[in-house]
This record gives sequence, structure tokens and C-alpha cells, in this order.
Amino acid sequence: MTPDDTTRDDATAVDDRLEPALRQVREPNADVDVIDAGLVQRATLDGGVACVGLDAATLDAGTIREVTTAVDSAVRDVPAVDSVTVRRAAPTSDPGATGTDAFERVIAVASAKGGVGKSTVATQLACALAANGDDVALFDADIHGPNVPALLDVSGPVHATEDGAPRPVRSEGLEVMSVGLLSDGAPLAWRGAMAHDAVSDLFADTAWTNTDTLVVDLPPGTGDVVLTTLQEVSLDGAVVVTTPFHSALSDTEKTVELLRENDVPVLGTAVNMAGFTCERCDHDHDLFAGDTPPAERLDTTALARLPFTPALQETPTPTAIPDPVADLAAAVEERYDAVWSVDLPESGVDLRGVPADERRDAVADAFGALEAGEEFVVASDRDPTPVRAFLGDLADGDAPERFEVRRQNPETWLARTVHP
Ligand SMILES: Nc1ncnc2c1ncn2[C@@H]1O[C@H](COP(=O)(O)OP(=O)(O)OP(=O)(O)O)[C@@H](O)[C@H]1O
Repeated sequence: MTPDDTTRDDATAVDDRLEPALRQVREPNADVDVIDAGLVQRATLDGGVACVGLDAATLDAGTIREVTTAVDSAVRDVPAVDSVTVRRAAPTSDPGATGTDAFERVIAVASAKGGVGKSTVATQLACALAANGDDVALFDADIHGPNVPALLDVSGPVHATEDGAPRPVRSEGLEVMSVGLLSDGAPLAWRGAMAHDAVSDLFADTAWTNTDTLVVDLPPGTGDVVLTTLQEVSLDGAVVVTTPFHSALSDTEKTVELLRENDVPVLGTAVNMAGFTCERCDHDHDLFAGDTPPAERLDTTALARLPFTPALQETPTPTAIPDPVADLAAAVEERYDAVWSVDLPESGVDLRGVPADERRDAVADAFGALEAGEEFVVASDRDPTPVRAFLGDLADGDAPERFEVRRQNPETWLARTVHP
């Protein structure tokens, strides 16, 4: 290629005459120029017409606008350039993983009662988990009133992968998807099958790159979208949100019931707007009086008590987590571990994943190795109640007196007994 060439064949090339100008433009979130940051996919100059392709998939909407404007003005100043087009090119790199199965865990934030602060809790929790080091994505399933974009101060456009899958919008390391980001918006009239299809398509098709934790902000109520989510997304846990007000509590009871009916582990309750601290006297005051603590009334674990405070009305960010939200995230992690990590004593037997024809031998071997009076624990991926009769056969017809079965999570039952 000679210095006089005005274009390059290589679609990823940067024209020599544009390169110095592009190197003047910094990537706002990192101390490098946009070329070294990998944002420039190609930059061509043909007959005075400059065309720059930016890979914007990793940037949030505000940064994309900032970089686009800076690139346009830098390239426009190059003497050989008459006109400039800056395109946000479809990234050629990571196509993302589609669907909710891509995530290590999916946690829903739910409440049948509207206005109790679900979206506030979901966005704050997502930021707090991201601050703790997770790659977090947030899905706003409230298609009738998607307010996550406004709470996080993010906007579209939603770009597509080469396969046409919608990419989430990025904001401070979080990935966010909401019908509120799509250009055709979220018609309030979506009901029944339409609502089901819209949310189910978005769950199935969104191309995520943050795949540690997905936080799902469920809509209020127990309608089509909530049911679709419970049926189509494998939820690893749910945080229920309520205020201590009695009508919120009785609605939230229905949510807890629905989650349990659908085998979703209820991690616990976040009691929002629980009280406030008076600026004058510096005392905490409850906002709603009640004898029984809300989490207890809902028969759930108390995760956190979030005060009514202007701090929780501000745009959440992983760089400034309010203390009560940090407490909530820590409690969610603790409960998540308690639900999902199975602590089996060495003398126990783990039947999860063991083929049906090997299960009896595994139980017989482990049980036979115990002394009288020792505890015997069975972990199983199905209800282990029939094991009791089998232990009776092993002990010459004496089925154990105490045989407790508990379902620890949707994939694990634990049975405890004592060797006679
Ligand atoms: N702890 C809090 N302190 C102060 N304001 C709060 C608190 N929690 C929520 N809010 C405010 O209450 C309003 C409703 O909150 P939010 O939108 O999170 O509720 P929601 O349950 O998601 O509502 P919807 O039923 O519409 O989905 C918002 O203006 C939010 O800023």
C-alpha cells in the first residue's frame, strides 16, 4: 500500500491520515485513546469522505454520545476530510449469550403490591452485587410500567448482534434490558398472550455478556408477566419487598405463596420505607405501627429494613452503595448460600446425579458403615421418603423412628435419620 492510497481493503483498518486525529480522542472511562481502547473498528477516507465505525457495545448510552461527538469533531479537522460519518458499528467481538440459562444465578425481586419500592430495591441490589464483584445484569420485566431505565438514568437505543438479538444497554458496568429501552416502547394495553410473548421473547433473546447474576424486577400483581416469568425462567431465589403497611403485607403474602407454589426459593423479605430518621431530633421513627415484624408475618427471613430516605431516591450506582443496601446485599448472599450450598457430613450419602440402579447400593454402603446412634443424612435430587422403608429392610424390618425430609432447594432434598 502506498502513502497515496485513500482507502484500505481491510475492514478493520484505520487510515493513516485519520489515525493521529483519532488518537486525540480519549475513552472517557479509561486512560487510553479510542484506538487502544478497541472502540474503533475501522476508519476509512475515500475522496474526502471519512467513515468511522465504532464498536459501542461495551459503552453506556451517555459515553457513546460523548465519544461519537468527539470522534466526529476530531476527524472533521483533518485537512483531507470534507465530510464525516461516524457509525456505531455492530461489534464483531463477543456475540453475548442469549437467554436466562446463561446466568450462574437468577434472583427475582417481587411484590404483588404496587409502589412498595420493588424497582428501587432491584436496581440498588443489582448495584450492590456489582460492587461486590459480580458481573450483574438487570432485567426489567415490568412491561406495563418499565421504570428501571429512569431509575438508572439509562436510555436506548438498543443495538442488535449480527444475529439480530437485542443487546442490553450498559451503565457503570451493569447490563440493563427493559422494554422501556426499546424504541417502540411498552404499550400499556399489552395483556394476556401479547404480554406473555413480549416478555418471553425478551427473556429468551437478549444477548448478555455479564453472566454472573441476573436480577429480575417483576411487575406488581400476580398476572400474566409474573406467571410467565415463574414458568419460563429458572429462578434461583426471590427477594420479596413490602412496606410494613397491612395492605402491602397481605398482598405480599400472595406473592410468597405464588413463589412457593412454583418452587422458587424465597430468600427473604426486604422491608422498605420501614421508618425514617428525623433530621431535627436524630431519632428513628417507624412509619407504620404493627405488632408482628413483616418478615415473620410473611413466614420468611428478614433480609433488611430500608428506611424512607432521599438517599434511596437517587440514581443508584455501584460506586456509592447506601449502608442499608449493602446490608441487604450481604443478607441476600448469606441466604443464597444457605439455600444452595449443601453441607453433607462425610458419613452421609449424596444421591444427586447417581443413576437409579446404583442408588440402593450407595445407601446400603453408607448406612452399613455407621455405628448405632450415628446420624445418617441423604441428599437427593428427588423426594427420598422411600429410603426410609429401604433402611428398614437393611435393619431387619425396623424402619427408623425418626426420618425427617426437608426440601432445601428446588434441586435438593435432605433426609436425616439415626442408625438404630
Ligand atoms: N426507601 C425509600 N425511601 C424513599 N423513597 C423511596 C424508597 N423506596 C422507594 N422510594 C420511592 O418510591 C417511589 C416508588 O418506588 P418504585 O418505583 O421503586 O416502586 P415499585 O414497587 O417498583 O413501583 P411499581 O409498582 O410501579 O413497579 C419512587 O419514587 C421511589 O424513589
